[in-house]
Amino acid sequence: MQLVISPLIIALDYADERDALILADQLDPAQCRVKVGKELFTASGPSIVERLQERGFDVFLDLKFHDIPQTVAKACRAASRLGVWMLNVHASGGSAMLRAAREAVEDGGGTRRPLLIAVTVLTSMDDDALHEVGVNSSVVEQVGRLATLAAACALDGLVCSALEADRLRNVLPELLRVTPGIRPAQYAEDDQRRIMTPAAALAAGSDFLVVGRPVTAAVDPARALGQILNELVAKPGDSREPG
Ligand SMILES: O=c1ccn([C@@H]2O[C@H](COP(=O)(O)O)[C@@H](O)[C@H]2O)c(=O)[nH]1
Repeated sequence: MQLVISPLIIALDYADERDALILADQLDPAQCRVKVGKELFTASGPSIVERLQERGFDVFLDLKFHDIPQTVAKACRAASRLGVWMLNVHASGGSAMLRAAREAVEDGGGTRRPLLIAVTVLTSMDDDALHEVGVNSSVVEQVGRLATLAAACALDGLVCSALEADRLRNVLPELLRVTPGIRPAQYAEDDQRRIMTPAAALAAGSDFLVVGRPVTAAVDPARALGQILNELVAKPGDSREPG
């Protein structure tokens, strides 16, 4: 088994398997894990997971299951059988759904039990976006509420932004903190709203940093990944988190 010491997870957000593998072949499985999300999995199916595993990558299957408990449990069992390293569900599906997912990965029939993590509040959302969908709490409060629920249901970790990582590290240290919304200094925010630089995110308590466009849209993705890794071993510098 590949020993990966890097906290980086590269989001392979591509429309087809071919483009995803072209990028994967420029990456080193010792330097990062990879994430297969809704676009790539819908286009390519389970074979993309197999192709990436053959190349030595740990795969995070980011399908964010959110449905009735039985449906989510069956989806989690199917994902476990693919041998993925990590998979996720939405914490807002509630405790019955989270417990069903947790039981499903326990006896999922894969070669190893995948890590099961819960999405709290998407990093594309700010307080206003949350209020728009009827949640009259701040992002920080809602992330805390859903994190407590995930912990009570024995999940392994959370998807949150790096802005919440420090607080979660203090109150729920047993949960892994997986943080998208990672943006090197000067890089565009895009559709992300809660962002932080790689070094600042690591210093703030992120266990794994999910990085997509800053690497995949780079002219030289391997170089972009190398620059982020260099930033992580250097002293945390510029951070883009608000005040
Ligand atoms: O709250 C969330 C949950 C998942 N994501 C996913 O992470 C990557 C981020 O890509 P970038 O190009 O670095 O913005 C993407 O696959 C999302 O689906 C997230 O951003 N926020």
